[in-house]
Parts: sequence; C-alpha cells; structure tokens
Amino acid sequence: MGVNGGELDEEVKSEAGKKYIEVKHAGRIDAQEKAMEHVSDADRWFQEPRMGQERTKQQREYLEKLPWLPGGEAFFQRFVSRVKEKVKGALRSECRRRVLRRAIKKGEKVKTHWPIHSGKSSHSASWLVAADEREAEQVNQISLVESPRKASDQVKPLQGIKLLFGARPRSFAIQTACVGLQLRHRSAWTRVAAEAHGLGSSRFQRRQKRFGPNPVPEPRPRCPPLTPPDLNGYQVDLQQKVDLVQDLLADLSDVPLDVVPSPELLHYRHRVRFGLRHGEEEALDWSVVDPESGEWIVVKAYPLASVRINRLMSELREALAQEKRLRWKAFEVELLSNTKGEALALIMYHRRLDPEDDLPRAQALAKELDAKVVLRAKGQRMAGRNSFLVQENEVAGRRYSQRLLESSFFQANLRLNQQMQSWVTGELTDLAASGGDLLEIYCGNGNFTLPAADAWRTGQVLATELDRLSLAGAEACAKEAGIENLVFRKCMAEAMNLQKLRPLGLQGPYEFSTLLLDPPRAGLNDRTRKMAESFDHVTLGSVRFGNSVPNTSAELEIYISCNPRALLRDLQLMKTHRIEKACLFDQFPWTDHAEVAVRLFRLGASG
Ligand SMILES: C[S@@+](CC[C@H](N)C(=O)[O-])C[C@H]1O[C@@H](n2cnc3c(N)ncnc32)[C@H](O)[C@@H]1O
Repeated sequence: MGVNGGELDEEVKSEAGKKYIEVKHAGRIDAQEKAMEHVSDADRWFQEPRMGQERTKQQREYLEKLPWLPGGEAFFQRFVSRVKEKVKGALRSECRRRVLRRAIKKGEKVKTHWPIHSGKSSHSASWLVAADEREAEQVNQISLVESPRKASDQVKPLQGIKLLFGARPRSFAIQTACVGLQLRHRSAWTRVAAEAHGLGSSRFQRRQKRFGPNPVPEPRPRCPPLTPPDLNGYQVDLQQKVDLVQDLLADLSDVPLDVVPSPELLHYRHRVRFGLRHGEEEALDWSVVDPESGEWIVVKAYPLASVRINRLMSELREALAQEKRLRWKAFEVELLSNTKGEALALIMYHRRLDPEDDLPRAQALAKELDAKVVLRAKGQRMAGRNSFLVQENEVAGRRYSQRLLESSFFQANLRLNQQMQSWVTGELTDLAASGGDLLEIYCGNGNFTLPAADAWRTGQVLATELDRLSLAGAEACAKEAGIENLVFRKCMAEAMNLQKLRPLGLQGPYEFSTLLLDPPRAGLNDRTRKMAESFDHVTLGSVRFGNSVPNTSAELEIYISCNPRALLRDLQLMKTHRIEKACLFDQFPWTDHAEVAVRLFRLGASG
C-alpha cells in the first residue's frame, strides 16, 4: 500500500461507549486514486436504479451476464482472501502493528481514514477495521465496517467492495481491488464479500444457493520451514497427511490410499513469491507473512525452493541494490525456474512503468542474472520475447513440453508433477478402452492434456480453461508435439453447456464419456458438479470428470484435488459416484498441502 509521505496520527476516541484508536493519514493512496477511475466506470453498470427509474437495457444485459464474469465461487474465494490479506497488511503497515496490538489487547477497535481523491471530486472514504482479539488471531475473522461519515452517525456494516467488476473483468487486478477496497452500496458482489466477513444478507443466501457452497474452512497452515528441516522426520510428516486424507475419505470409501512421496525433499519448488520490504539501506528484503503469527519474516534463503531460485534470490537482491530505478516502488517478486536450471524473475510495481527507461534496464538486468526478467505494473507488462520458461516432461516414454508463465498456474513441484501426469495418463489409457470422447476442464497450460490426448487416440479431446495465456501456451505445445485429436477452447467451467458447443466454435458431434478435472482450491460449484454428475468417468480435484453424454450409462469418474476438504465436500454432494481409486501426491513436503487424485465409479453401473 503506497502512501505518499503520509504521517500517521493516533488518537484514542470513544463512540457509543466503545473505545477505539483513530489513525489518520495526511497522505494519499495512489492505487486508490487510480482504482477510482474503474469504480466510476463500474458504477454505470451496477448502480441501483433510482426510485421510479428502470435499469437501461445495456445495464440489464450486463447484469444478466454477471454470474459468469468473476469466475464463480473460486473467484470469490480468491478475492475475499486477498481482501483480507490486504487489510491485514494495511493494518500492519499503516496502523502500525504496535498500535493494533495494543488495541487488540485492550479489546479496542482501530479506525483508519484513507482519503480518496478522484479526478473531479474528492471525498473521504474512511472506514473502520474492527479487530477484536479473536479476529486478530485469525486472518479469516477480520471484519470490515464502514465508518461513520460524521462522528454522530451510526457505524454501518460495510456494504460494498464492488469496484473492479466493471466492463473488463479480465483486467480486474485483485491487487488493486484489495488495495483500493472501494466502498460502494448494494452490490451483490459486495454482499458476498461482506458475508465472508460475517455480515450476512438474504441476497447473499440466494446467490449462495445458485453458486453452491462456500469454500470449505481450512485450518490455518503452518509456516513452511525457512531453514532446512531434519530430513529424518519426513516419514512422520507424510504419515500425518496420509492419516488426514484417510480420515476425510473414510465416510465415502474404504479403498486403500496410494501414496506418492515427493522425489525431492528440499529444493522441490519451482515457483515462489515474496513481498519486497524496503529497508533502511539500499537493499530490498525478500519477505513472507508467517501464517501462524501474521508477522513479516525476512527470508534470506528458502530451502524448499529450487537451487536456481535460491541463487537468483541473492543475485537479484544484489543487482537491485545497485539499481535505484528498478527498486523504486517495487513491492513483490515472483521467481520461477525449470528443471534445466533456467529462471525467470517477475518484479511488480506500484507505479507506471516507462518503456524508454525501465525496459532497457530490465534487459540489462536479465543479461546480468542470466535469467528472463518481466516487469509488471497495473495494466502494464514489460518483457522481452518468449518471456516464459519451457519445461520438458517425460510421460509414458514420450517427451512433452509445457510453458511456465509468471502469474499463471503451474504445478510447482515439477518432478512430482511428472508422476502425477503418469498416473492420470495411466488411468486415461485404461478408460479410453470404454470409448467416447474426453473433456478436460481447468486444463491450465496443458499439463495433463497433452499426454492425455495421446492416451485417448481412439476419440477426440476437448480441453477448456479460463486463462488465455495458459491456453495459448498449451495450444503451442500441442502443435509442437503434433497432437491432432485435441482442441482447446477458452471457456469458464461453470458456463460450459454440453448441449450447446457451437458458441465455442466447435464442429462435429462430441460423445463425451470421460471428464478430467483439476479445479482450483475451492473445488466445484453447483453447476460444474451437476455437469460432472452426468459423466461416466470422473477425475476430480486437481483434474477431471467423466462421461458427458446425458442419459448414457457412464460408470467411472476420476477427481484430483489440491484440497482434500473441498474434494470431500464435492464427493459428499455428488451422490452419483463413489471412489474407486485414490492416490495422495505429496506435492509440498513440510507443509500441510496434500494433492489427492481419485477415480470415481458411477453408482448403479454394471462395470
Ligand atoms: C489447479 S489449476 C490446474 C491446471 C492444470 N490442470 C495443471 O495441472 O497445471 C486450475 C486451473 O483452473 C483455471 N480456472 C480457475 N477457475 C476457472 C473457471 N471458473 N473456469 C475455467 N478455468 C478456471 C485456472 O486458470 C487454473 O489454470
């Protein structure tokens, strides 16, 4: 959160018999100012009509499309959690942790004013961040309430964070949304966010019915080790995950759980993201928030990240210490590597990038680091050609490449991922014998898709994904590999209508028998789950579903999940299938994450 030279003033006040500490900024917040432009744009679409007026046709059409714009439940989850994260961050940096701590200790509230200046008007959106002891203990529990405009007003619940669902949902920058936290009234989206903060509404209940269940609550994760752990403890650590997954699945199935440990116990991660802390000296510190304590921790080296990333961490830190311009308003870095030792550094900025000045510097930095360098700011991306890494994988005796892009999903444990690819391909080879076509939703960069299409030579494969860049990468790699029975389409999983494939520009009949799906952490919403139920074969979780021909007697499904709790919820709700096979992949040793793949069997089927 960039405050321009703002001084903080604290004052203890009391309202309705309750004490709170008011913290005032003398400065402005740049990002908020920018975000206001979007807000006014969004306003045109979302504002409630005045009494006696109707919404325009354009507004109505836009609102009708609304459910699919923000990516459904997964989007909400991401949005809400980022909001909370940012609010926590804001509390830390702007209200000063010391102040907050003191307030929390005394059961007081902390109130912060963030003045907003938009082009024409200037109004102050000040709001209150209530943090009681329990809330402060858990990031999830933070609630936002709008502050009184006048001291005499009642404190009202937060009614809006509806900005960035404007006309350009793809360009919606969660970063900005969270930074901006624009307050607006009476938007459905806002209510969803508000509900997540514990402020319910009947409109939200209706939306919830439509979109399916909320993200399942998960215990707070432990902090990944920042110094090398005792490797002898790995078996115990892994066993805990196995026990947890077995417990979760126990009600649904008694099939034995296969376990695939990570081939590397350290240096297995090929993607990391750090916050940048500007210290007293020239240098920037890499830092992460400890999920347990909520404290920022400075990270010098990260034993879970690849050796190449660790090297890049120290080289980039040194290089940035010499480069004042590239340090200026940098707030986050993402570092990527592949198993060949190539690397990419993404640096993110809270300022406008200047192609004349910043790009040549980035190119020089890339040369110095022997790595690709990408600079990003709101609405801007600067990079040389081919600014992605290529990862080669071997599956079932054949080599496949995939593009690793900054800011798009890829499986961070690249070596274990090859084993996941082999598992999925093996299951599909088995299922291909039952005939029909294969549908994959959430295909990402084609990680499972390319080997899957090879295993499915008897039929056609349709793979869909939301992220345009991942999809472009997947298409390029499929072309390179000469795979012909495969078509990619950009499509939101929830918007997929198997009866109407023509809007996707698809020719010819498909007779889907198997669905492969690897959804994001939140799992499936009602629509996607209903579609999955119509398939014979489903792989869910991080991967897929089965037969999509309505009224056929499909029997099997497979589900792979990076969140066993979401998997359990989806399977409990999907009454049509039962687990036939389950496998735990330990993607992230020494952390609480477990990737689970299941193959499902359609109940009542003969096979
Ligand atoms: C867990 S990743 C799996 C990607 C891929 N299977 C892999 O193994 O790399 C989930 C993917 O779903 C995509 N996604 C998220 N929400 C989506 C939605 N509503 N519709 C379609 N794709 C979505 C994300 O962009 C991401 O690529």
